[in-house]
Amino acid sequence: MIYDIGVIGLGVMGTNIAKNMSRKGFKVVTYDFFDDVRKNRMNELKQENVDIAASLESFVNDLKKPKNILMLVKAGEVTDQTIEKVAPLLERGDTLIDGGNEQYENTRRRNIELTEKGINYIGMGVSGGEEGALNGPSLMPGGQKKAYENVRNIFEKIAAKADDGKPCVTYIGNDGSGHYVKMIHNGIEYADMELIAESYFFMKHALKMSNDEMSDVFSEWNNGELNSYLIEITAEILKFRDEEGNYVLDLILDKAGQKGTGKWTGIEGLKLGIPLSLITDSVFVRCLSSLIDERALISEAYPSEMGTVEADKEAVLEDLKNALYISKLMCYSQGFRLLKEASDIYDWNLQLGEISMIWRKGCIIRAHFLEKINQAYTNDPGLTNLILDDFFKEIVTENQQSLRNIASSAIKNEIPMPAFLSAVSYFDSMKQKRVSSNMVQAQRDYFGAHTYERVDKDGAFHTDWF
Ligand SMILES: NC(=O)C1=CN([C@@H]2O[C@H](COP(=O)(O)OP(=O)(O)OC[C@H]3O[C@@H](n4cnc5c(N)ncnc54)[C@H](OP(=O)(O)O)[C@@H]3O)[C@@H](O)[C@H]2O)C=CC1
Ligand SMILES: O=C(CO)[C@H](O)[C@H](O)COP(=O)(O)O
Repeated sequence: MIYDIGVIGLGVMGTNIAKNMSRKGFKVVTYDFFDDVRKNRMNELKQENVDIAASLESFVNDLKKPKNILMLVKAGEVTDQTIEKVAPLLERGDTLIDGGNEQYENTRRRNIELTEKGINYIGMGVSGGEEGALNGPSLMPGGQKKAYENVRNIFEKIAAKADDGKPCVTYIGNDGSGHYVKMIHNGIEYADMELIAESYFFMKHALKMSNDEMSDVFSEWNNGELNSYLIEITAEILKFRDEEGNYVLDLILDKAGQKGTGKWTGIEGLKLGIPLSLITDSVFVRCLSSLIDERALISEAYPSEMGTVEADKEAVLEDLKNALYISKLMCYSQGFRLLKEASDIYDWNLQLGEISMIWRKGCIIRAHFLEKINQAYTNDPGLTNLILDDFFKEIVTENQQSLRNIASSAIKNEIPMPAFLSAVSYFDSMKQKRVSSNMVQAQRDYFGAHTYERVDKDGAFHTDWF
């Protein structure tokens, strides 16, 4: 048999994407370096008309030319080791595709190394987890465009479809751009999740709401402008009970894990000098959550007095909903601002509107709201910051008081809501023509003769302060 595509790595993602491809009518062969994994997956994949090759050589030999291989293995060293084994078996014009959550610098490096051998290299962000991989993920491929054209049909068929029927995949740009876009997707995912978690915490402590009441509120929010996968699953999680009738959420240790993509996004914001406070704060909250013993000590030293908000509950919930909406917008405005900067610096020509469109379905941050982001970039493809768009400007203007109400209530009642506070600080700073940094410049010049620029004339100036 001659196969349309090969998939290496029979973990959850590789197995499910292979099944998805087969269900869409493609002939798929798979391979895993571990004998026991190939054996364990045999029956499951056979039922789906997916073959497992007995050796790496036969896996590669039986592929249609030019050969296309999708790797879904652990990012980093394992991907390098996989390339080392597979690349010698490929010919000029063949394409290796990495679907893992890889750092874009690694993808750029591999793209250069393999291009020298005549092999194309596509770094493709894949989102949607196990279920998305099977039924339709959002795909973010970057690399040689001509190589993408060879696999475009396969990826358009397996990708999630938005309500207008469009597949949630588009060619992103050169070298590491696909993995970069996935990294930003995950950074936004971190902040989106954190804002929802803080909303839950506020309802639980400031409003003393039960899990079922909170679940109902999130379900209701999911019917409006906040409609999104993350809000939907939050409503489900809140009311979910185990066999003994306990709420599972209440039994989960408050220690958040992380695999690195949020941290990479924060580092990239620092590298390019773009404020990404909501995303970095969300990464730091995960770090802080892991300091369980230290938090226990500090909570004994400073007993917590989280207060209850006595105002009209419905009005407070309305404020919370509005505050969540504009904080989410601040988070997206930061993420897209970084994409814009990276597009210029790395010469990727990223189509920000199209990127928002492929996140409408299939991925973790899928949301109704993304259509509005596309509209903003359609109206003005050079838009500097999303909050300058007319539609979003109206939302921010209308809802900013709600954000201030929730942020001050959080501070007054000792309820930790760092992402919400970050949103209000970002907004208040960005809307000042003049911020406090003239003082920082004066201090730098005072102690280190670092010089400063002036508001009234060009040049670098130094004052003899002593
Ligand atoms: N799970 C998710 O929701 C998502 C995951 N991703 C990314 O997709 C990629 C695959 O993820 P996923 O399927 O969840 O991961 P798994 O851990 O389930 O599978 C990873 C694959 O890598 C292989 N592997 C691990 N260590 C080695 C090694 N030392 N040598 C050779 N092969 C090795 C595994 O083989 P074996 O089975 O033998 O251990 C498996 O085939 C990752 O980069 C992940 O970040 C992207 C989007 C979502
Ligand atoms: O890529 C994903 C979804 O888009 C993964 O679910 C991601 O790995 C989750 O990241 P983390 O474990 O750091 O929360």
